[in-house]
Amino acid sequence: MKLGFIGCGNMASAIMGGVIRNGIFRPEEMIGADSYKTALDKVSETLGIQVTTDNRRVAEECEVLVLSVKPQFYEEVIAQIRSAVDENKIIITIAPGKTLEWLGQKFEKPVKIVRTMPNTPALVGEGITAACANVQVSEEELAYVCSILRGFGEVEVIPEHLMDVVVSVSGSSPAYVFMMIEAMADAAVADGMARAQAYRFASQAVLGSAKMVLETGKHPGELKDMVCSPGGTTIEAVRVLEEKGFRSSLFEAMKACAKKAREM
Ligand SMILES: NC(=O)C1=CN([C@@H]2O[C@H](COP(=O)(O)OP(=O)(O)OC[C@H]3O[C@@H](n4cnc5c(N)ncnc54)[C@H](OP(=O)(O)O)[C@@H]3O)[C@@H](O)[C@H]2O)C=CC1
Ligand SMILES: O=C(O)[C@@H]1CCC=N1
Repeated sequence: MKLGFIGCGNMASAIMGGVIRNGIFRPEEMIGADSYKTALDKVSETLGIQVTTDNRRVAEECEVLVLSVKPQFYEEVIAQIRSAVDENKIIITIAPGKTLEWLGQKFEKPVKIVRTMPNTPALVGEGITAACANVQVSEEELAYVCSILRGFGEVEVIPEHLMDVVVSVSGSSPAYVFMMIEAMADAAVADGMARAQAYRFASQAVLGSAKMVLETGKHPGELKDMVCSPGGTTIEAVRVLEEKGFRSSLFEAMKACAKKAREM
């Protein structure tokens, strides 16, 4: 077994889907454990990977192990698998707040750990993942892990102190974007458009706008100004967004998000 997951919920299945779709690993090279049978049935049926309820089995059999349970279960899971993890295995973590130092203490011995923060767009190969590693991980090993992570989107190696910022700017931010798309579609429905069509228009506008930022290299403010015809419709929308605190809402939401990550 090459790649194992302990926890087969939303984020793990997004990663599994991306890794398989991009041919990084075959389903038969992957195994997932979960305490929730429905989650196991879902990944087994939809992705064809092996599944088990035995966390230790995954730790024993896999070269690379993703800890994909909620942060509050990390301590319990590490205690279960600790003796099955030797100096040759690589642990990938995806939980906010769980520092390399904390993780190293919980394993109670030197273990190779790569701390990451992915996001659910991994499912469609458009994720972005930040990664940092402890001293036990060599440059080659970090490059190998990054090649796995690159299977479901972009990857950047960053200093660990930025990891809480990454939670708010990319780990959690798909939720804010989905809320925006939902609200935009609601407004379009209120103005008479069919809901399915409204989701298509709103989503494509968001996708195209993100692509413009990435591909033109222009400042987002300049791109916004290009949409605002003098005396036109967009500047009216911008005026109301400013009045209702659109930017400030995002600013405060992301500060709260990063603060929560720091406290975990
Ligand atoms: N969702 C996201 O967008 C992102 C999530 N993450 C991180 O990914 C991790 C998983 O999050 P997410 O996928 O959303 O959570 P989910 O609840 O969807 O998945 C976690 C799964 O782990 C199971 N589980 C709980 N305890 C154990 C255990 N002791 N042994 C084995 N399995 C267990 C859960 O079962 P049960 O439901 O019964 O508890 C659940 O099926 C978290 O650390 C989260 O912070 C990181 C980036 C983005
Ligand atoms: O909500 C959470 O805690 C996780 C971390 C980033 C996205 N989801």
